[in-house]
Amino acid sequence: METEFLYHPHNYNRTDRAPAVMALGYFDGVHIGHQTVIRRAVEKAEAQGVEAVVMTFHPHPKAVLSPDVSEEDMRYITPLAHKEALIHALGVDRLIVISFDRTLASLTPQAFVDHYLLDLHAVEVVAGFDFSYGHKGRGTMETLPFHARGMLFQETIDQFSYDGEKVSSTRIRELIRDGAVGELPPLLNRDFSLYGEVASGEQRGRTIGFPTANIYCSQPYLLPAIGVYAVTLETDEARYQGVANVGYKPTFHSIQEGDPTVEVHLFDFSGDLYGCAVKVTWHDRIRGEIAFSGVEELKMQIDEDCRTAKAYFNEKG
Ligand SMILES: Cc1cc2nc3c(=O)[nH]c(=O)nc-3n(C[C@H](O)[C@H](O)[C@H](O)COP(=O)(O)O)c2cc1C
Ligand SMILES: Nc1ncnc2c1ncn2[C@@H]1O[C@H](COP(=O)(O)OP(=O)(O)OP(=O)(O)O)[C@@H](O)[C@H]1O
Repeated sequence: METEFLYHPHNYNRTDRAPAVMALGYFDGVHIGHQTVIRRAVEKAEAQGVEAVVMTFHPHPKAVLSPDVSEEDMRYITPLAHKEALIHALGVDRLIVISFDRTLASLTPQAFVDHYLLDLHAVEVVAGFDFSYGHKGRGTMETLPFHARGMLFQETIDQFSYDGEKVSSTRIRELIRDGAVGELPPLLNRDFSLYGEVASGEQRGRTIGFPTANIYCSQPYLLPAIGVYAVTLETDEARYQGVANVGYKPTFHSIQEGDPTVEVHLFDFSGDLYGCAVKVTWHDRIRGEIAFSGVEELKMQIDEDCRTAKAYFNEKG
């Protein structure tokens, strides 16, 4: 799959580009609803012998338009590189990432269709029932035939629901913020994971009998709520079960500011993971983080956390 970044205004004309079926949306999380939209576009592109394209935007419109969220503060279920890998795995030929800024946001629905669908040679558009485009999202799948003037086919995908409610990035973000990681797999159609690298920590873990791999994420992931989780950690070579703490270690630090740390204690592992690229998968929440009055209490609690996580993995099989 090729990834192409486009900045407004681009200079392409329809004749410069290969014809494409385009799936449109932001697609944070590439959840099961997004997968339905993208798979349908791939299927249609194959049937017509044209390119299967996903058109997305970056950064998130909220980071550009909302006064309370800056681009630096923006956190994603799947930051761009992760989103790209998931979209690639769905069989897409090209991912077009349109740089989202105030100029792009202020395009009229007609200008969006002209410059980003027709000029980029979309022959068909696939999007969900609630996709919107153009200034203030005024363009919808209902207005698309009018703006496209007969130059496009379109297919609207019905709402994909789970437990009677729309599967959406917003719903998934709320569950992550609540730490409800066990509820995510049916919505994502995969486990909830992040990619990072093992960095060195304060080296205290080994002295208390629970060495931990500190996970550094160069991509802006939305982390699950502060607390302790049953997790698996994968390297290129192996997969381990363990327990993770997302937090500020209040037993040792009185100030809780900045990003929390993510550290993982692995079962049945002794060795060095420093510098390793890893995937952390969040399976179940165990508890919140506690300010213990001493190291002994903390050790007893982590020991219990390990037993809780092992029981979870045994039951899960
Ligand atoms: C499973 C697990 C649970 C933890 N729970 C807490 C906690 O409730 N409160 C706390 O202050 N620190 C908690 N920690 C963090 C430990 O304090 C930390 O691992 C230790 O201080 C080592 O830190 P270092 O790797 O930065 O040296 C937990 C760590 C793990 C692995
Ligand atoms: N549950 C769903 N069923 C069908 N289509 C969906 C569903 N969720 C999103 N889509 C479609 O997928 C594309 C990407 O949607 P978008 O990125 O806005 O996701 P979202 O999950 O609705 O996010 P948000 O919660 O931020 O509104 C759009 O075309 C949208 O209409």
